[in-house]
Amino acid sequence: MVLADLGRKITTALQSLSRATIINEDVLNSMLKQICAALLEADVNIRLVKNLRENVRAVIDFDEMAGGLNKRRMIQSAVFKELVKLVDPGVKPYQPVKGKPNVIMFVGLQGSGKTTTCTKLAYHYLRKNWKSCLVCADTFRAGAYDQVKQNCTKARIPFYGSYTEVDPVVIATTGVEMFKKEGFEMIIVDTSGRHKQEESLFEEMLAVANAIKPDNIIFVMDATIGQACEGQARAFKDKVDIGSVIITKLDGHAKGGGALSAVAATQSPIIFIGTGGAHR
Ligand SMILES: Nc1nc2c(ncn2[C@@H]2O[C@H](COP(=O)(O)OP(=O)(O)OP(=O)(O)O)[C@@H](O)[C@H]2O)c(=O)[nH]1
Repeated sequence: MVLADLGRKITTALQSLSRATIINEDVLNSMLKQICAALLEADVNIRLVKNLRENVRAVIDFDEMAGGLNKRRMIQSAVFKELVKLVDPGVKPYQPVKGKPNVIMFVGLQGSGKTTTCTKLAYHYLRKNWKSCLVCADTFRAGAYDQVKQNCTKARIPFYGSYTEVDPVVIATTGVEMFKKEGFEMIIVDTSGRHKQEESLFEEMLAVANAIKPDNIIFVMDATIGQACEGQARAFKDKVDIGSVIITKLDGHAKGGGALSAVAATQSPIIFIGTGGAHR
């Protein structure tokens, strides 16, 4: 998995500090080179990698450092701070509140893993004894409702959808209202996959959001498209108020790091990562 690989490489680079007898510019530069190479290999945006290197270099000044200072610890903590910055947009994610309806709307590109992730999230809360359910407002992809039905039946999650209604606003509103009346706490609304060039589908997404007024909109992002996601992430954020991000398909692909730059672009916190199909 890309994150495990990246983690291993960063750990190895940091360990080079412990192996060195003297910590000097050369050791720092070689360590930073290794870390930057690992990040670039994982498809992290080159601008972010450059910032990381410059920021670490800016706080470590060997001439200024007193002899007794623990240089290893200072370098490690500077690197750690910069790595955290890569994934921390500085915004707190929406915290669902038990005992009240929390309406969560999923949006994203076609095939990014929305339906699969909706089910996983509903199941996550179900296991914590929340009343959770799913509304299928994906009227675009044939078979989407069947997929929701199948997933939910397997996981024993109540669901709502329609084979005949073609307006996602109607389905979403009806489903959300019904589940609210029934006292559901986690009401997850799956929507059609869409692309920023598809203007009418983007308008439709806004119409669904305006109708159900979700407490949180989750942007589901497929890690395999890497940095290409940045433009899309920005377009989604411009249209609706995205509160959090879930990055899927982080299993077995080298480009997961590109997803990080997309998150930086949307300034939304990553709340989960997907590492497998429906059963994981
Ligand atoms: N390997 C892997 N596959 C995943 C993950 N999440 C979803 N998938 C697979 O990705 C494919 C698409 O997932 P869906 O959940 O149908 O995607 P979607 O966003 O609802 O698709 P549309 O409704 O067409 O936009 C399916 O084959 C899923 O099993 C993940 O984290 N890892």
